[in-house]
Parts: sequence; C-alpha cells; structure tokens
Amino acid sequence: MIKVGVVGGTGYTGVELLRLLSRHPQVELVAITSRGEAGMAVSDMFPSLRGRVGLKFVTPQDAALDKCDAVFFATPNGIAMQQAAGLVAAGVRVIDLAADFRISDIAEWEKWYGMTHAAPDLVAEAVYGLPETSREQIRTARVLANPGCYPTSVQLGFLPLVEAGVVDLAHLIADAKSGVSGAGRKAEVPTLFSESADSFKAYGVSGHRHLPEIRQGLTRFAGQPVGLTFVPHLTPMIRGIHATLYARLTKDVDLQALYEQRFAGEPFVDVMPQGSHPETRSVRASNMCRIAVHRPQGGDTVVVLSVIDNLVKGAAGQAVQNLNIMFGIEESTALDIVPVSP
Ligand SMILES: NC(=O)C1=CN([C@@H]2O[C@H](COP(=O)(O)OP(=O)(O)OC[C@H]3O[C@@H](n4cnc5c(N)ncnc54)[C@H](OP(=O)(O)O)[C@@H]3O)[C@@H](O)[C@H]2O)C=CC1
Ligand SMILES: CC(=O)N[C@@H](CCC(=O)OP(=O)(O)O)C(=O)O
Repeated sequence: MIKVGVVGGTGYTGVELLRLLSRHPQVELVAITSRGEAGMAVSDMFPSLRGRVGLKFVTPQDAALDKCDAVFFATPNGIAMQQAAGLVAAGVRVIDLAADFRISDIAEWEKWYGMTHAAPDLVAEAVYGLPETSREQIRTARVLANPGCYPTSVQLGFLPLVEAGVVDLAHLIADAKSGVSGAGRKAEVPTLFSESADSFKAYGVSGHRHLPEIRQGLTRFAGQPVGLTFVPHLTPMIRGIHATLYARLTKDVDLQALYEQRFAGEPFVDVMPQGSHPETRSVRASNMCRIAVHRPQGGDTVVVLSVIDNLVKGAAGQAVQNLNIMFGIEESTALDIVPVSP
C-alpha cells in the first residue's frame, strides 16, 4: 500500500482528495492535517466520508509526513515550497495542488504570486503534471506541480491546434467561467451567497495569475512564444469550468479528426461529436474533460468548448491521476466515476 498524507484536509480540494483516495485500493491514508481542527474526526466535519475515512485531523507539525510515500499539499500558494525539500530528502514524493512549482521562471512566479520563492532548485526539477502532455516525465517525478483549474481546461482545449501549428499563435483568446468553489472554502465577501448567487462577472482582465501558467504551457506545445488573452469569469454555480477558446485558422484542416486523433486513448479527455455543446454538469464530480470543436459558418475562426470540474480534473482528480502514473498504477484507478447529473 502507498502511505499517503494530505496537508489541508479541511479545504475543498482537500476533501475532494479524501473522497477519491478513500476508494483507492492501493492507497492508505495515514495523515490528514488541519491547523485549527486537530483532534476532530474527519468524518465529523465531512459526514459524506463516514465509514470511509476513520482518521482525525492532526496539525501539520504532528503529521509525521516524512513517513509517507506521497504527500499532497491542498494548501494556499507558498506552503508546499517551504516543506518540499525536507520531504524529498526523506524519500517522499510531493504533489502540490497549489502553484508553487508550476512556473519555471522564478522571477515571473515571484512577480505574479507576490512572494520570494523558498525552493527555486526544486522548481527546476519539478514536473508539470498535465498527463496528456507529460506522462513519461510524471512517472519519475519527485515533485509534481499539479496544474491549475483554468490552465487545465484552456491548455487541453488549445493543445491539438497549437501542437499542429494550424492557428495564428499570436492572437489566442480564452474566455473562461468558473464556479464559486474555485475560490476555495475560506470565508471571503465575493463568494458569499448574496454576492455571487445571482450575478455574473469577469475579473482579472488586466492580468490573472493563471495567464503566465497557460502561456508557458502553450509556448511549450508550440515550440515558440504565443500571444494569449485570458479572461476569467465567476459564474453562479458551485462546481465547473467552461472555457470558450477562439483562434484564427491559418491552415485548412479537418478539426474534428485532429482532435479525435490527438486525444485517442486518453482516458480523461472526451472529444464530443461534431456540433456538440458540452455542459459543465456532464463532468460534475468526475475527472473528465469534454471538448467540442466548432468552425462557425465555415469561416476562419475556430471555437473550442472545454469543460471540466474544477475540483476534480482541475485539482484533486488530476492529482490522483498523477499519483497513479508516478507509482505505476493503472491511471484511472479510483477515478472511474460517472458524472452526477442533473
Ligand atoms: N478550488 C479549486 O477549484 C482549485 C484550487 N487549487 C489550489 O489548491 C489549493 C487549495 O485550494 P482549496 O482547497 O480551494 O482551498 P481552501 O481554502 O478550501 O483550503 C485550504 C486548506 O489549506 C489549509 N491551510 C491553509 N493555510 C495553511 C498553512 N499555512 N499550513 C497548512 N495548511 C494550511 C487549510 O486548513 P486549515 O486552515 O484547517 O489548516 C485548508 O484545509 C490552493 O493552492 C488553490 O489555489 C487548484 C485548482 C483548483
Ligand atoms: C473562481 C476563482 O476564484 N478561481 C480562482 C482560481 C482557482 C485556484 O484556486 O487557483 P489555482 O488553480 O492557481 O490553484 C481564482 O481566480 O483565483
């Protein structure tokens, strides 16, 4: 059994990790942390886990994380980078759901995240865990940077076009909408019910911290710099991201065939039939990304629709997928979930 610790077990991605890991046949959960709720049974806080998780929360200091085989950090940005070196030295493989190891340019990371990086050497060796592009590197990763939620939906949606070099790489546009759970469980005014439940807004138009992450990924796929406009929106639903992506075609290609071929055999990317409009509820609570590709009126603009559950393929599910790859386990173990609908 793989001994697993979860740092940040009281948050939304943390409890989602517990939901998935509690049904993983090769994982033994040995430590789940909370600074404020240490001593409380996990299933008292989350009755959905009654009969599934028998542990109590412990403080991060008492968690004996160095005895684990793998530790997930479901914590705010800037936490994993302080502890990863010690864990790696103890032979523990680290999977960070936050952004500490996602951006390889340290100055760029420090600019967007507003702090000094505590472990730049580990950034250099960390693997960006988008399985559809980096499966081989993920297998041996000691530090795994789990992609962000918006970056997962946008990168998967653009991947076939950008890799094939069939669009104008200088003018890519990603218009993405997220459910409110994307902001986490902590109390904040913008995510109060009365602030967000009956309204819709864009934010971060002048620059969101996921912009450099998405740009870095697309630049790697293209082998050259790309120009990207990324506009996130907060939408009144709990889970889900719907990304609408726009690009100008520079070559006449069979888009449906391009997408179907690129994602053939991918367990968690579903290229839908031509003309489809994927809905976020069709991926709810599952690790699936559903994609549809359109060419409205036969013109030169490609429109790609990409939907994920931000807490699953956008966070905890992708992290478990990466754990499976890292430990040589069948990739969909614990992730074979039929989405909840309605
Ligand atoms: N929500 C989403 O859709 C996505 C989130 N992410 C990323 O995943 C991470 C977690 O997000 P989310 O679950 O939404 O956040 P939450 O705010 O819901 O949870 C954060 C968790 O971190 C713990 N925590 C906070 N500060 C510390 C600290 N200094 N040391 C140890 N533990 C701490 C909290 O536990 P306690 O206070 O009990 O100790 C809590 O369990 C973030 O980095 C986020 O950016 C990534 C993709 C999608
Ligand atoms: C709706 C909402 O607020 N979403 C968050 C992004 C989700 C997240 O937690 O960011 P990481 O993927 O970088 O970890 C935001 O825009 O800040």
